[in-house]
Amino acid sequence: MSNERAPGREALAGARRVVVKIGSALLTNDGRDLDEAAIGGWVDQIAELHRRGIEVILVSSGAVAAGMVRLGWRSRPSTVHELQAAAAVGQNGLTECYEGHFARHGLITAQILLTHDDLSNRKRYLNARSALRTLVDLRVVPVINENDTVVTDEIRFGDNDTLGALVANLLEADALVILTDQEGLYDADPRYHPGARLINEGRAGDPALAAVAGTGGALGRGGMTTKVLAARLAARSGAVTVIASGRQPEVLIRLSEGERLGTLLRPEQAPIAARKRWLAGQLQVRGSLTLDAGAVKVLRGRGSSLLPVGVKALSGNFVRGDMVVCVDEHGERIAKGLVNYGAEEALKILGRSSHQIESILGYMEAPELIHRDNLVVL
Ligand SMILES: Nc1ncnc2c1ncn2[C@@H]1O[C@H](COP(=O)(O)OP(=O)(O)O)[C@@H](O)[C@H]1O
Ligand SMILES: N[C@@H](CCC(=O)OP(=O)(O)O)C(=O)O
Repeated sequence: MSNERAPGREALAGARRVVVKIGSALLTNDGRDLDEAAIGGWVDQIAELHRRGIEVILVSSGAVAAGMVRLGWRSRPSTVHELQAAAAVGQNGLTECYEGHFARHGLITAQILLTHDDLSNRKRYLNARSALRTLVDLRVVPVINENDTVVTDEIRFGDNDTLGALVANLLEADALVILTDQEGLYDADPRYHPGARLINEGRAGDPALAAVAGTGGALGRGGMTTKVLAARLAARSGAVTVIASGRQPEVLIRLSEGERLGTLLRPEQAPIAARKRWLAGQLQVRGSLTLDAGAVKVLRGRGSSLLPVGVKALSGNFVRGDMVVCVDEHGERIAKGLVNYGAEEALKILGRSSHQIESILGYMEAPELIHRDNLVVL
C-alpha cells in the first residue's frame, strides 16, 4: 500500500473533526442486504481514527435499500408511504448493525434522524447543534440519517450528500468524506464512459464540475451531482470534501494520513458565518426578486443590504420573514434572504427610494427590503 503524501492534502491530514458519509450504493452491496462485512471494516477505521483523537460523525444511508431487501421488494417502490415503510424497517437493521460493530471497539453510538425542517427552524437547528456537540464531547459516535418516515417531498434532502454537508456546517467540521462506489469524480460518468478519467483535485463550487457530474445508480439517489453540490455547501464553513471509494482498503485511515485518493474539493472562499450558512441552507424559497445591475454589484461587492430601489420585479406570494431568491436580469441566482415586506407591499415600493416607503405604505417596517444580516450571496 503506497503512502504517497501529496501537496495540498494537508487539510485532510490535519483534520480534527470529520463527517463521513456512506452512501446506499455501498452499504447494501449492490442490493444484497446490508453489507455487514464492509460496514464492520468502516467501523474499524472510524474507531482507529477515534483512537488517534479525530472526532468522526457518521452520516449513513441505506435504510430504504435495507428495508426493501427485508421486505422482499426487488425494485425501489414509487409511492411515498412504501418508501417510508421500507425506511422504517431498514433503519432498524442499520442502527443495530452499527451499534454492534462499534461496541467491539468499546464505542457508543447515537442514532439521529433529521429532516430539513429540523435544520430550517432556527430553534430546532440550535437544539440539534447542541445535542450533537454534546455527543461528540462525550466521545459518542453520532450515526445520522434523514428521518425518511416523516418527511414529505417538500421538506426532504432526498440524498444524504446534502445532509452530510449540512452536518459538516452545523458542527464546523474540517472535512466531509463522501464514500461511494466509484473512486471519485470522473470527467464523465464511468458507467457509460469506460475511458473517463478521475479528477484528483478541484475547487468546490467550480461550475465545470457540476457539468461532468451525472445522476446515481439504482440504489443511490443523487449520483455525483449532489456530491459536487455538497462540496460547495461544506465549503461554506471551510470544510474540504473528499469523494472516494469505500471499497479502497483502509480508505479513511489513508486519507487521514494525507494519501492521494479520490477527488479532493477545496473551499475557494473564506468560511461564512454560521447564521448566513443557515440562511443559505434553506430549501423553501417563497418568491423571487429581480435586481438591477447596480444592486447586483453592491450585494456582491460590498455585502450591502438590498434596498427597494434596486429591485425591478418580483414573483411569488411571500409574506414578511419568508425566504426569497434574488436573481439578476438574466435570471442568474445572486443571493437569498429573508424579506422585510410581503409581496403585496414590496410590489408597491419596488424601484422607490427608502425614504418614500412611509408615504407609500403608511408605515415603514425597515428601510431595506432585505437586511444584510438576513442576506447571503450565493
Ligand atoms: N462524473 C462521474 N464520476 C463518477 N461517478 C459518476 C459520475 N456521474 C455519475 N456517476 C455515478 O454516480 C454514482 C454514485 O452515486 P449514487 O448512486 O447516488 O451513490 P451513493 O449512494 O454512494 O450516493 C456512481 O455509481 C456513478 O455511476
Ligand atoms: N435516507 C435514505 C438515503 C437516501 C440515499 O440513498 O442517499 P445517497 O446515499 O446519498 O444516494 C436511506 O437511508 O435510504
